[in-house]
Amino acid sequence: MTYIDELLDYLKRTSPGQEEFHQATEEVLHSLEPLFEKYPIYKENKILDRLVEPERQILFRVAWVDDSGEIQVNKGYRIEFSSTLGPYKGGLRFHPSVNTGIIKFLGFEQIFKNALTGLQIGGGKGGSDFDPKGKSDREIMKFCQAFMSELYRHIGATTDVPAGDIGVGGREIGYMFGMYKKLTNRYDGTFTGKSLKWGGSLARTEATGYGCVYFAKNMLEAKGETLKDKRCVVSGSGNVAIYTIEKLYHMGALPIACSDSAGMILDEEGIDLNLLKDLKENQRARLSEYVKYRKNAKYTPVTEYPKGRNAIWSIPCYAAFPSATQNELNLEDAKELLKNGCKCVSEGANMPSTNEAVDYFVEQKIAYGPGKAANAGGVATSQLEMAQNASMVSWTFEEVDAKLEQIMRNIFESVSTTAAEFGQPTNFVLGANIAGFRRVADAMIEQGIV
Ligand SMILES: NC(=O)C1=CN([C@@H]2O[C@H](COP(=O)(O)OP(=O)(O)OC[C@H]3O[C@@H](n4cnc5c(N)ncnc54)[C@H](OP(=O)(O)O)[C@@H]3O)[C@@H](O)[C@H]2O)C=CC1
Ligand SMILES: O=C(O)CCC(=O)C(=O)O
Repeated sequence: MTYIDELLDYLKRTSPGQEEFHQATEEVLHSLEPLFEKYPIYKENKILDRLVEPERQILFRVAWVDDSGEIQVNKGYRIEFSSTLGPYKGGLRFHPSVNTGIIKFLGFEQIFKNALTGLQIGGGKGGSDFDPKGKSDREIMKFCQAFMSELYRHIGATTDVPAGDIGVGGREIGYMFGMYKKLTNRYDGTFTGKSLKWGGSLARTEATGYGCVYFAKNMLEAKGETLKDKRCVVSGSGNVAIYTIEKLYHMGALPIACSDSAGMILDEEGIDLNLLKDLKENQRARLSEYVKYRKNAKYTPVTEYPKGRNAIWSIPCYAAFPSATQNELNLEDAKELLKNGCKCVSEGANMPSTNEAVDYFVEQKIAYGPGKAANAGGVATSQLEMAQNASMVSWTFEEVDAKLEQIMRNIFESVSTTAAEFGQPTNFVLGANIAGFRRVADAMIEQGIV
């Protein structure tokens, strides 16, 4: 057994039942093998043995009262993985599927993603199994306040800076920040993704989606290709998906499909972005409503998807942007995408492709941008929000967007140069994992055994 296999085996034995965490560690650790062969210093310093153990895991009870007066209890999590490069940084996810394995996979990925941005941010993630769907605004507020009544003591502008993720947007950040401020008597940059009215950064809302398209643009330019006039498919219809679609339009592409957890729409004339924003950002409606306004569009509910498949990946397209959730694209989906002419996959979501699908994309040498590189624009812009808060200035939308575009270009350069250095120039999974790992690992060596 190799050192890497032994470590993975150890993780499976000591953290049982955490499938998503095992999947993420398997992908990262295997692609680090060439680095470990060349530079024994990382094994000697047991960098990986240390990195796979979070520095701190906070699990807590969240008790709150719903509109009918009934007491509800949820689980709360904040997993502080690595502070080597800066304060723990990563979002909070509110979704009924949330468990330790999911928060650990997200926190683990966040270490390398944040390192790739070149900024001073460590890695962490948190959330709750609370389901925001169908809750009143008052219930959302009560839950956020109850969640914060414990979390406030573990976070701070220079220690741990949460943000949004699935189920957590501007509204939830507002309620959590309000409670944080009341409990701590501090007004600081402890959260990012704040409202523009009280400390948020322009372009943070757009950043993950925009960044993901910038990453695709960089990958395609390196092959002499562009997104102009190309059919694109985007899964999800939340924050990341909406602003991916917006940037695709800016680039002259044609986004024709998107989805939510209940189904997908196909609009051959191009998604009506204003309608989508109104449905999802204002009305908080289901995507099925879309076809009431766009008669030529087609809605397919998940109940009609072929078993074990995500039907959105069977739509012929040039580029695909998985932007909903983990493991939403499997090997069969990957094969069908490529069979239908897809040349580019840029991941807005975290770990949306199964490891088998990832291996297939890499083998086929398409322009494949793994989430930790392609969706790093969100967290990078969060750091820009922290920088503005700390220096009490506000940059214009154009300034932040220009910085974001430059950061995405730098990430692409670093990922592709590293992939070439290890003799696999089209393997951006290897490039992203090695480039991200090396930055954290070198800093860990300099900071000693802590
Ligand atoms: N927000 C950010 O800045 C960043 C987000 N990400 C990642 O991007 C992805 C999307 O996040 P974001 O857009 O912020 O979240 P949102 O909550 O805004 O939107 C999530 C979207 O994905 C769909 N979805 C969620 N869970 C599932 C599921 N189990 N099956 C099918 N569809 C699902 C939702 O549908 P429904 O409403 O029906 O549940 C919704 O359309 C996540 O993987 C997140 O970790 C990565 C980097 C930064
Ligand atoms: O903006 C942030 O701090 C975190 C974004 C996030 O959760 C992610 O990159 O997955």
